[in-house]
Amino acid sequence: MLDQVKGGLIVSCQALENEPLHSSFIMGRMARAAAEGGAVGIRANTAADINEIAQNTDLPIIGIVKRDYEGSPIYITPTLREIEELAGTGCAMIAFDATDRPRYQGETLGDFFQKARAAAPGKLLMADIATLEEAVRAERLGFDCVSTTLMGYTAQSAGHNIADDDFSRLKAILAAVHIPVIAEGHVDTPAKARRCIELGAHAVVTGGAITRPQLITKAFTDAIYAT
Ligand SMILES: CC(=O)N[C@H](C=O)[C@@H](O)[C@H](O)[C@H](O)COP(=O)(O)O
Repeated sequence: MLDQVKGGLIVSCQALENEPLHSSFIMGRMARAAAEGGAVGIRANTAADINEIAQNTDLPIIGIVKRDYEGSPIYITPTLREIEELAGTGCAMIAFDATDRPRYQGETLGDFFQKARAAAPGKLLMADIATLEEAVRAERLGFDCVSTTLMGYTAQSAGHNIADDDFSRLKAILAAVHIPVIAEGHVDTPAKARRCIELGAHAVVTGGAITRPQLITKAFTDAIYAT
């Protein structure tokens, strides 16, 4: 799967319960549109959406399940329950939070990684990270790739954007780890996506700028009404 997506665009097709496009049917059609536009892969949330997307495209899917748990800020595939839900789908890769934040019931990332490997045989494992240190640790633990998904979304990385200073944080991660690095999060223009690939990112994941029309609309209205 990693060979298949090399140098290309993966489109994240997600709409949570509180979003206007929340619907597996719509995510399936979003994935079909992404395929028509030349995407090489899809990132999707929940087994239901993944199954629908698999009916609509042959593209490899990165699966996640977002779920909140009491006492932990981690919500991207946080426990074994979500890994098991994804193991039962046709997704090629499972992504989960690999940040340095407290996990549900105090579990360590290392322990969770081992359990995930055992519970999802045949699936690649992607580390969703926010910092350079987390990327290095993910490689050491044995993840198949890292993705910069959570950069800017954790206390440690607050205010960071992958594109800052000509992608300096992405460059530092690329220089430090040897497993494939996927550029994800705030890659919201074609020019940024191209730059990530030029710098050596294995692939780019773009979500909101393609599949969240409420955000796309807001960019237009903000510009029109700016004072
Ligand atoms: C932080 C978080 O929960 N990110 C999620 C991860 O799956 C998605 O909501 C994002 O859309 C995805 O990472 C792509 O990023 P962007 O939408 O910025 O292109």
